Amino acid sequence: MSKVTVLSVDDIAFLEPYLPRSKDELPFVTLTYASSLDGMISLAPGLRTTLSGSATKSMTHYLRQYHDAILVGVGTVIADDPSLNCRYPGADFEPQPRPIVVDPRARWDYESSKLVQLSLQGKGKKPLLVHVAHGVERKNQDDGVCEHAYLPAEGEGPDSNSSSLDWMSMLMEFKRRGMDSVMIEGGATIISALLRRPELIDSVIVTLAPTWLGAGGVTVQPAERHEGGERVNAARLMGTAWRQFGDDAVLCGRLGT
Ligand SMILES: NC(=O)C1=CN([C@@H]2O[C@H](COP(=O)(O)OP(=O)(O)OC[C@H]3O[C@@H](n4cnc5c(N)ncnc54)[C@H](O)[C@@H]3O)[C@@H](O)[C@H]2O)C=CC1
Ligand SMILES: Nc1nc(O)c(N)c(N[C@@H]2O[C@H](COP(=O)(O)O)[C@@H](O)[C@H]2O)n1
Repeated sequence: MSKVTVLSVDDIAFLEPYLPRSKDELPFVTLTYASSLDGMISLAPGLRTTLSGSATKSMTHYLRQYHDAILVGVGTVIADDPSLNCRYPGADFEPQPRPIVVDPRARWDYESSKLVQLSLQGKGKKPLLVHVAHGVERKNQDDGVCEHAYLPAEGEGPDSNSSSLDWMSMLMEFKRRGMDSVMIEGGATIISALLRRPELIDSVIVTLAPTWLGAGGVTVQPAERHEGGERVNAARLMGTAWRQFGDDAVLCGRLGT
């Protein structure tokens, strides 16, 4: 496993314009992930896949220390059993981001997960799990190892069967809980959905690894978009900047609306 090392002064200067700034109503949202040249983020559903080299891994940990929270979907915690803490040299407990898992139907069995173990050992903050308000068995808001937030599903009445949570409501809830910045790391479903909500995303930082994962991989692909009856690009980065980190390229920008 590669070591997380300190970034160069030039790497840090490159990232600076994309770091969180204070916002009033909503948290600052950074969307960041590592992609192959064929637009994939893992070899197959459910398979943890390393795409970032040691320099871009260090970059991810550098970014984590500037965020109050790291958000992933339930597909990612089940596939990866991640740590989601900040291992950048010098990072202590206080810069640790809080892990957030979007798990609408409470299907993640988290008791023996790394996230819970790290939090119990004082090496990470207590995870926050986000569920739909109706149709799931409710736990205490704090069950000792995780906190649980129950939010109305989109288009919800008490009889609704929807599992879809509204991103604006989730972000407002995070802000209400004191989180001013959220780093969204994946997986494919979460990233693809957010690429269609450009107004909610403040920074995008994508690592491009010089490899093709091949057929059957998990692809980032936002839903198609139409304007005036015509098919148009689904999403686009503006104000882009590139830099090489080891063998990888890092592309930063902001989503156009
Ligand atoms: N290369 C990279 O940077 C990363 C790769 N990954 C990979 O991605 C793969 C996992 O991707 P996915 O299976 O797509 O899982 P995912 O992590 O995107 O989670 C998908 C699930 O999240 C929930 N969800 C998402 N949006 C929701 C919403 N608006 N409302 C309610 N629930 C919502 C749903 O239950 C959905 O099934 C894994 O193989 C993992 O290794 C994950 C993160 C980063
Ligand atoms: N930036 C990046 N590069 C990769 O190659 C990856 N596979 C990921 N995955 C994301 O990072 C999480 C793992 O974090 P820990 O090292 O366990 O703290 C994983 O769950 C994905 O969110 N990211």
